[in-house]
Amino acid sequence: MTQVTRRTKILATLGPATDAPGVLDSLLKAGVDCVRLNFSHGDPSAQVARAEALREAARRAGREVAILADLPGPKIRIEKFENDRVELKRGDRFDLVAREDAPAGNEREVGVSYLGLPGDVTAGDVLLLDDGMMQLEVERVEGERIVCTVLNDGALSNRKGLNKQGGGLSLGALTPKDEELIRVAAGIGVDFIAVSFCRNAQDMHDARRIAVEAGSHAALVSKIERTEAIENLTEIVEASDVVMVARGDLGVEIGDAELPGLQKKIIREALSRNRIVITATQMLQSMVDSPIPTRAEVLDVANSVIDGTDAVMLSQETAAGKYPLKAVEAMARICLGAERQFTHDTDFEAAPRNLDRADQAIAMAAMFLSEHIGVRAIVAITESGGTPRFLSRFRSPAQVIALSSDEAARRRMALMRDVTALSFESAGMSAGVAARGAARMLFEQGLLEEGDRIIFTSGEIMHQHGATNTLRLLQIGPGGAAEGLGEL
Ligand SMILES: Nc1ncnc2c1ncn2[C@@H]1O[C@H](COP(=O)(O)OP(=O)(O)OP(=O)(O)O)[C@@H](O)[C@H]1O
Ligand SMILES: CC(=O)C(=O)O
Ligand SMILES: [K+]
Ligand SMILES: [Mg+2]
Repeated sequence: MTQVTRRTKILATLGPATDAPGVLDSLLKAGVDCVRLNFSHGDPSAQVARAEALREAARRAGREVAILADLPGPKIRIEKFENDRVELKRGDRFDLVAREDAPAGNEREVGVSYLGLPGDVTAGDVLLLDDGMMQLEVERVEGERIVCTVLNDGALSNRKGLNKQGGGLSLGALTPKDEELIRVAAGIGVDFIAVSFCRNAQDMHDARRIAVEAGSHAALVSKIERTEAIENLTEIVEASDVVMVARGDLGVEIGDAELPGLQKKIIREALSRNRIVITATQMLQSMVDSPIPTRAEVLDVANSVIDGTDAVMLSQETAAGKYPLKAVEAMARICLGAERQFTHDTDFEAAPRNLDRADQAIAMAAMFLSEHIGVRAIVAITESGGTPRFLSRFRSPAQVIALSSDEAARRRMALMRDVTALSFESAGMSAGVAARGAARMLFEQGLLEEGDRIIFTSGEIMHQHGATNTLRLLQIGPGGAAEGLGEL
């Protein structure tokens, strides 16, 4: 029997907590669709090793799992502590030392990565560390030392981020280190590259040029996490394949009160421009230390699904938390629940209007039919994933099965909501032969059963890029033989 599959995709950050034996295997079994390598932390070679471990685990699991490389960007960070972590009390003095060779930190001071920081702050500025979990007020600047007062009780650990309340500290988007890391990411064949703190379309074009020159076909993710990115949202979305609502930095740059509205706006903008969208950061934050999420977290994940996100992301929960598996299981459970409880008719009103591609037109027609005649699935035979992308931009009850012989293309579909990408070789087949062969394969894999109605989309002769121009209605007969659908 066809089982209920989760439609919203899960992206999980790898880190020390997923390096332990067996953890990666358990996360894949629990349904992780794509992993994130955060190049802000650890040595790049550690992330390269994680990519290799992921591929081995995926092979063991018989699954295809995508890899996203997240670039550090110009984020300012504190350096490390002698004992990795300190506890600070409200009213304490705590200094930031902007010096190349600053010693490891303690309860009184810590180094910062950006040597220009003392010139960019003045007395009275509030500095937000660790996405705002720790707040410092600047008292005065003494050369390379910024003397601060701690504003709240809390803990601080190695390499946490630092922002100025109200923004204005961020520098250019692509640092020389990012350029180098794009080449590292290209070298290990990642499927997605995420540009942190992008400001405009040009930042995305620059990243793409460097990636392409390095031989990468990765899809590019713009991380929306600073004021300029909100101002230039439309051009950034147009220049990206995928958009991330990076709530951690966005919340400190713009203020947390603006986040709910911005999340909905970014998701709407991405969908209406046929882009994929990820919602990220602190989704199940309490699960870093606790095996169960708070009610507020459950509601947050479910609300992102209702907002229309393609994928939800886990950060520290899986990278450095105590319960990585439970976090993924909770994510999967909450997404499924939200999808079950909030079904609605396909919103053709919200569908893109200006059709300029045949595959987009076919996708629109397929959606309209699936809504009105009731089908088990829309099966798209595709090389690059173009038609599934258009199909998955609707928030529709229809299930999309994408069949492609191109493994990299299948992995780039890993973040598309509603889409299951499977391997299928159809080179040179006519549309009719390919559709019948695909129907039989899906029947044999238990994804279709006798009596199911399906919509097939494809080109006329398989393996012609961008050539989807046919749509057919079929019904599964005995033994998986597909028949033309006559009576509706
Ligand atoms: N590879 C890693 N090695 C060590 N710690 C990690 C690693 N990845 C994540 N962490 C820990 O988990 C926390 C949250 O992870 P996340 O990937 O969101 O990093 P971040 O620094 O908050 O975000 P970003 O780099 O995207 O701004 C980090 O601050 C760090 O403490
Ligand atoms: C993911 C990320 O970079 C953020 O939320 O800021
Ligand atoms: K990063
Ligand atoms: Mg960020």
